[in-house]
Amino acid sequence: MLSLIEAGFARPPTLVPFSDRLMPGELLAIVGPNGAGKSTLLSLLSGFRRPERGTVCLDDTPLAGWDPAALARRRALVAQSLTLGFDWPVRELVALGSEATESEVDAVLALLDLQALAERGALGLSGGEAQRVMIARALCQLGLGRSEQPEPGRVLLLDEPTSALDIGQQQRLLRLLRHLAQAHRLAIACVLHDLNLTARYAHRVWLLERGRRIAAGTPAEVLDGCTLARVFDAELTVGSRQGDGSPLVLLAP
Ligand SMILES: Nc1ncnc2c1ncn2[C@@H]1O[C@H](COP(=O)(O)OP(=O)(O)OP(=O)(O)O)[C@@H](O)[C@H]1O
Repeated sequence: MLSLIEAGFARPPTLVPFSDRLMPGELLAIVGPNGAGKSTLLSLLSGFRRPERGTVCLDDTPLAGWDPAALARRRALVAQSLTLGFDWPVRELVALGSEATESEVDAVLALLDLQALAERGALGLSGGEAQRVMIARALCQLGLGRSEQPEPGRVLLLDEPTSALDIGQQQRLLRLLRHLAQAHRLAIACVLHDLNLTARYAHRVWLLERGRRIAAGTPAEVLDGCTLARVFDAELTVGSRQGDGSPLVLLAP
């Protein structure tokens, strides 16, 4: 279990300290306008930046106290962009840094529908293909390709994983993440700009504004029309989706 205990940053980029947990089995969406602090929060949750206030613990141990190799098996971060100094074949890139066998890599490639690209060089991939490869690599790092149940209590953090994906790929990815969270008791936190994807697939939402988490709860609780219009400085209405009643955000013309 990943816990924030009054954790935040006093110096820019600032993050007002707060406490909460990433729950196993849950897909959490982190939303907010540009510059609100979403990536900053992911750097805190992942341990890439140490909090200047409070603590972030995995189980009961602060992230800084974890052995790096053990931590890498328990939490993975998918950053916004892929920077490569070498044209790795996709298969090797996905396995990089993990001890995954060939069949485990194949299983992860199949989850992201990447088998046809396995032998291709990563530098030649389209933006959306590269994004899926980065996600596959994180899943491999967490042991998701293994047939036996991998270590419990793993955490997957993704920064705008749908930004380069077409709508079909967005749907498949969000369905996959939701399935993985529930089937493998993974805790997943995902920065999303698309509030309708958030409403449709997230179990819980954190809304950030100017370095402060201002709301947390189910999509129906957080995605309130007045709040969203103010925070995003946008003309919009929030309706209710036929069927499941989840929020539906509509921009005014
Ligand atoms: N090293 C830094 N020093 C000072 N300010 C920074 C630094 N890095 C980021 N910031 C600022 O902190 C704020 C939060 O940045 P962050 O990248 O977390 O926002 P975000 O919510 O992820 O935005 P976006 O939706 O545009 O990706 C921004 O205003 C950014 O300009």
